[in-house]
Amino acid sequence: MTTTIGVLALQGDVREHTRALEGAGARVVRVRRRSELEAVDGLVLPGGESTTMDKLLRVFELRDPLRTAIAEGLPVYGSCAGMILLADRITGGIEGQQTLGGMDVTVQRNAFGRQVDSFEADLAMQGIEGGPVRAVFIRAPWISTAGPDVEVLARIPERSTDGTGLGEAAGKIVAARSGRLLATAFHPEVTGDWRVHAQFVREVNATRRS
Ligand SMILES: NC(=O)CC[C@H](N)C(=O)O
Repeated sequence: MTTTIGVLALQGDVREHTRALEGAGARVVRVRRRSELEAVDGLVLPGGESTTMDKLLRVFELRDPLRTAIAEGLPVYGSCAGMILLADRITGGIEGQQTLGGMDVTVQRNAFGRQVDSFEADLAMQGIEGGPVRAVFIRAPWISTAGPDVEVLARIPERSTDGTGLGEAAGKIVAARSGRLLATAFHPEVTGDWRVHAQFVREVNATRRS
């Protein structure tokens, strides 16, 4: 059977992730209910607004089932707001904001200052063959601390593609893996390059629940 990957469809760029996953050869379903979550082999947490997703996860009664699924080893890929949701710890969140957790990292929300609020950079990403990934950052977080079991996959380079220096952001962690969890601070789903999604689909295939 074809691998089925869910995209959490409460808020955010669900359509872009759906297209990227289909481009990478997966069957994709939208997940808004517990029964839909139970039917997927892997899940994408899209980019968007982590505070809204946090609220909606509770309204839709998905927060606890999703935390359980993560603890039981469901492969999950989170981009940007999705990365925030996967982090065990958050700084710069709004009052009462919670994450799902699972990845032993601290994310700094809206980490880039106003000057480089949104930008693009070419970065080398571990495990992604064929040259650098064009990384689109939109009011993105970065990972400020990572525990020993977290594999760093990419860091911010010195300059963005338009030559702007990235100052104190340079060297910050923006892609990581821990167990079956994958996170990027940027949005490969908007670039037309599906290599990151294809890598996630391969990982889901390799760990598929029988
Ligand atoms: N592009 C994004 O997903 C932005 C994330 C957003 N700043 C948040 O905190 O949720």
